[in-house]
Amino acid sequence: MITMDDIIREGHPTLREVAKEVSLPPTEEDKKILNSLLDYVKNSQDPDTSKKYGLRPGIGLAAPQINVSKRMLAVHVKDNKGKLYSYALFNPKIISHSVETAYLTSGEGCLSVDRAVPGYVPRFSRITVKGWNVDGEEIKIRLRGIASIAFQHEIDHLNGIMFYDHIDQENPLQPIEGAVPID
Ligand SMILES: O=C(O)C[C@@H](Cc1ccccc1)[C@H](O)SCc1ccccc1
Ligand code: NI
Repeated sequence: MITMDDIIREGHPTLREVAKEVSLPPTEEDKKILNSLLDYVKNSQDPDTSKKYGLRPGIGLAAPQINVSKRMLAVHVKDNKGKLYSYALFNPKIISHSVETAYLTSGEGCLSVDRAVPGYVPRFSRITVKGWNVDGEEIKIRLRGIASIAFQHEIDHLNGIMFYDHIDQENPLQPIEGAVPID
């Protein structure tokens, strides 16, 4: 299982690489890695397991964060209506997005960043993502709200982008004009 010891931290060069496409159909090894990403996110949200293994809670994780520079991610999060978004994808791609932008009023954090970085992170409000699941089947998902933000955060990791790259350092806590605040 993945623990915090497996998660690389800012400064590690892999976090700034553009990760490579996964060859499909996936190998057993790539399937194991993809499943382990989703297992981490679920484990990190379980009070007993996260306490027992010292896991920092997360709603997403990307393969580069465990020093695997391949295009794989997992997201496991409920929206404010209680709808669960639980996905583990190979080669995810944003195929369309809203013009409208949004941001978390709490700002963002990252399992690979051991410090608080205040500031609003502009994201697309809604996105449509295409990817391949662990069985190599193509799936297409429309996302909004926290799930949309989480996918964008994780897809950034596949492109060597950290959340704070998006923050306006001159006015980090200036509400983003025209963007929808998400509490
Ligand atoms: O480091 C990661 O990729 C996991 C991130 C994912 C994430 C950060 C900000 C916004 C959306 C997703 C976080 O550690 S998950 C922690 C967290 C928990 C609840 C809400 C937002 C972030
Ligand atoms: Ni992150």
